[in-house]
Amino acid sequence: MSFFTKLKDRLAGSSSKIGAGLDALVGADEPAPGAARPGAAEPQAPAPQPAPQPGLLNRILGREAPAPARPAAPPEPRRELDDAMLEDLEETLIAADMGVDTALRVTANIAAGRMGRRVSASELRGWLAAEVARIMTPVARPLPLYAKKPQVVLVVGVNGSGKTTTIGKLASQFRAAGKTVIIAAGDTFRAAAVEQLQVWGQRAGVPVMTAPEGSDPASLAFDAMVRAEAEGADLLMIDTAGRLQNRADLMEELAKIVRVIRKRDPSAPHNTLLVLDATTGQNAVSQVETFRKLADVSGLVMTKLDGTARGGVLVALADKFGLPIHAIGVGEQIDDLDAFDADDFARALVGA
Ligand SMILES: Nc1nc2c(ncn2[C@@H]2O[C@H](COP(=O)(O)OP(=O)(O)OP(=O)(O)O)[C@@H](O)[C@H]2O)c(=O)[nH]1
Repeated sequence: MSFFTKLKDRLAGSSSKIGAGLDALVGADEPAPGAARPGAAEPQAPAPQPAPQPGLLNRILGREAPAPARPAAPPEPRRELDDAMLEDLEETLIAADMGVDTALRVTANIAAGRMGRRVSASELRGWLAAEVARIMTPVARPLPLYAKKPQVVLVVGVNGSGKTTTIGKLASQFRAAGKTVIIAAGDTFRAAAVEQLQVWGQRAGVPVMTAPEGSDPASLAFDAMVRAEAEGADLLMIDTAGRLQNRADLMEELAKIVRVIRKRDPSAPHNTLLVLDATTGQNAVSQVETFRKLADVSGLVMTKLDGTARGGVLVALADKFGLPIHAIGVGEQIDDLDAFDADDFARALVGA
């Protein structure tokens, strides 16, 4: 299955919410003649027609009989694009977690030059997909790879956002691309997080460096740097704790990791990835604000876009912060994480 097909499938929670919202706001005006209204009695299905028999010549030549003509689809309902409709559109986008500012901007752009026109839900879907793609295109950038060895990738984010899984998936994809990778299990306070990383490391064929429970993550990061340099590893991925409850401690912990790895390489870390969980909706916006204060975030990965109706939050993040979005996750398997593609995402999000 291509990643786009999977994305479309798994973003169904978000796209059906947006799709249903657009259908409802257009259908709220007046139905087109012959179009079914929600709640109205189903029209009688036409009696089945007997299949036409192929003629003698067609039978001799082995041709198929011509397909029976399909009954024409009823015309789509349309509604005049006016202020009331724009308000409904804004509400639909806000309900899909796009955030108020982004929803207002997107709505204004869709309205520009189209006020007074009678529009259908599919037209709206197309314009919305184009707007979303326009916002997302500048931030759709794969994780940059540098010639520098080891390239140090620091991975930050709140507990449960999908850091471990993302590191595992990225590590196995880099391995498959012929890169040598080392993982440092820097959340030394949570034995379960370390164990989970070890499982991912085994699956990916990547060594995972660990330290005794409760020990200093910075000293593990330093040892991991030394080993990665000695072995000539291409990438060192460092997991970190995500205890936002004690922000000052976490800030100090992250700053210390950065300080010690800079003793070995002043240009490290080369990437600081913030992993966000799509199911948290607008909360992801405040997580970006917080983590930008704690660390020099260079790019985002959004996980768990499957099984949520809140995928619109990624549009809000792109619009508000302009940080590169490197990858998105749509499931728990290794191949459920892929580079972020703006057009694919836009079409999948609105069901276009
Ligand atoms: N459905 C779905 N689940 C995911 C995805 N990414 C991660 N998960 C699941 O989310 C849960 C948390 O992921 P972890 O990778 O453990 O998150 P973490 O940030 O490392 O969390 P801690 O280890 O608790 O710090 C796990 O059960 C993962 O399998 C995704 O894209 N889709």
